[in-house]
Amino acid sequence: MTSATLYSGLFIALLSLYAIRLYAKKSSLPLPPGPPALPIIGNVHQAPKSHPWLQYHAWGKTYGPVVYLNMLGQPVIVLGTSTAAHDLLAKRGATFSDRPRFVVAAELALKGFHMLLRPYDERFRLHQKLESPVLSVRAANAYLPFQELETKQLLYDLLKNAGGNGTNCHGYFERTTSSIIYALFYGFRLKTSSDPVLLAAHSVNHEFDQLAQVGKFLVDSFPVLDNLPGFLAPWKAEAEQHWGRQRALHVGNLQTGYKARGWNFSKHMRKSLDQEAIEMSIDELALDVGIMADAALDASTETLMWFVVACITSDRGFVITAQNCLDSVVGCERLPNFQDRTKLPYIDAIVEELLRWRPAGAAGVPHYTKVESVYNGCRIPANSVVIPNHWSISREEAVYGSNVEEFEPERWLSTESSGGVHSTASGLKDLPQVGFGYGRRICPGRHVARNVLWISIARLLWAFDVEAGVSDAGERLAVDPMAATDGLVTKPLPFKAAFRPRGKWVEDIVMNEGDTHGIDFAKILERVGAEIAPK
Ligand code: HEM
Repeated sequence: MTSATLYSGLFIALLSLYAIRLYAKKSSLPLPPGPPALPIIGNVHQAPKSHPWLQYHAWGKTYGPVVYLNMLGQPVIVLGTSTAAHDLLAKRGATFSDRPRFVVAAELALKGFHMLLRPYDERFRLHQKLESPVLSVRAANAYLPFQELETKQLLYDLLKNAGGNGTNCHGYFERTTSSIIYALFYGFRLKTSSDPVLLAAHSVNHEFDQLAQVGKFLVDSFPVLDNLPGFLAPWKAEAEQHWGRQRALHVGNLQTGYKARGWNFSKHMRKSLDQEAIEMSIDELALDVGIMADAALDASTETLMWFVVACITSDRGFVITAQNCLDSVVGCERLPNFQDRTKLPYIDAIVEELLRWRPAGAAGVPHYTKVESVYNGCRIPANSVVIPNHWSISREEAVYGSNVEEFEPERWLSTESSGGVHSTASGLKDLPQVGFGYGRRICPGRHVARNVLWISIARLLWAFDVEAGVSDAGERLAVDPMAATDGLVTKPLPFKAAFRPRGKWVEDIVMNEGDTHGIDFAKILERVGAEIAPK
């Protein structure tokens, strides 16, 4: 058979599949509203080329909280309010917790082991069960001493290296968040953001992002093409090469974790498998731990970068309020720590406002449903991709007030705690929290993430007057608070910032106790292990 005959045969098969899909028996209910579609291609010609959350938001304003798009026969549902996201993705979690298929990136290149892209099946639930003891609220609390140690180091690094002029703070934030993750996951810390392990992870992730690009491989839209032999399917060899690199990175890190001193996730999860006599290959376990680590890195670092951008908005009003709170609760003789948290709801309000104002995954992570459902009198077709558009959800005026574009932590505070200093844990209003997704696929690392954001922000505000948009020579440079990268994680465009110590007392305390690399951190990890061991 020639390749021309093969391709024409396939083309006819695809057209028939499309026709079957189109005319298959459907309920008579209407689809949700959406922009007018063309025959066959649907809304493909209107698909946003970049920053899709902005176009989804504009469509939401015209068509309402549930928007229907037809992408070449693929139904896509965009959710624009927290009610719709909760109703479908959380309350109907049994149905709406799958992921769209990525044949090349997830199935061929990652052998189905990518936690974020795994289908919602029994094996996925086994991985969730395995991860949950190390990511629970209780476990996250056990990691607090380690997060205090690493953020002390962050202040020291900034004070020692940044000076009063503009510096590229991204590397310092990235070192902090990555070192916390690698220590907990694999038992080693990082001294700088150019550590070879982190650079290797960046390089593998960059390559994976290319493979996962929507529209890059025809086989992702028409999985039937995966039956072609290798010489007609060049993506197979590309995927196999990528698998070699993913495997080397994650299995290498897992083995480092096994050998490291002290407790860590790798050892804990291996032990759980042994205790429960669960069969799992080293590749599958290494990919679980490794992809979880990858998922943890960028979003926390970029949320801290957005915090620095926020510091130049609202005439810095929130900075002054936060520093007044910190001065009154903590004073000038020690660093803020987690024990201060119940008295500092204003810092929690800053964290929630950051996640709302600039959700690190602005377009959310797509879910998928294999079965047809009905919502608000409309039909959600089987095999729909369902996108919780964080950008719209975080801008609901009926929920957050009319000034949604402003960075205003006060919107999270109850009247009782509006002074920002509070003596109980009930400091925040019951507004819907945004940024970590929904239902059974909600981010399992959210407790760890919120804690690292809290302690980093409390300490940065206690120590420094932070100013984004400052050159090496100290001149003011404009930073556009709306300018962001495209992609799964939404990052501010590169800028430099100044970190000016608020007083001599900052330098005394930070220079005295901030260099932590000589500390035996394996002992801290041992204590963590003892705390989260099953009682
Ligand atoms: C500010 C920091 C973070 C943000 C904004 C964030 C956000 C998200 C979002 C939006 C999702 C998809 C949820 C959905 O599909 O509905 C997700 C999934 C995930 N996150 Fe996070 N995340 C953060 C930090 C972390 C950390 C620290 C960890 C681990 C320690 C982590 C591990 C994961 C994993 C394993 C998934 C996949 C869950 C699944 O598909 O079932 N994340 N995250």
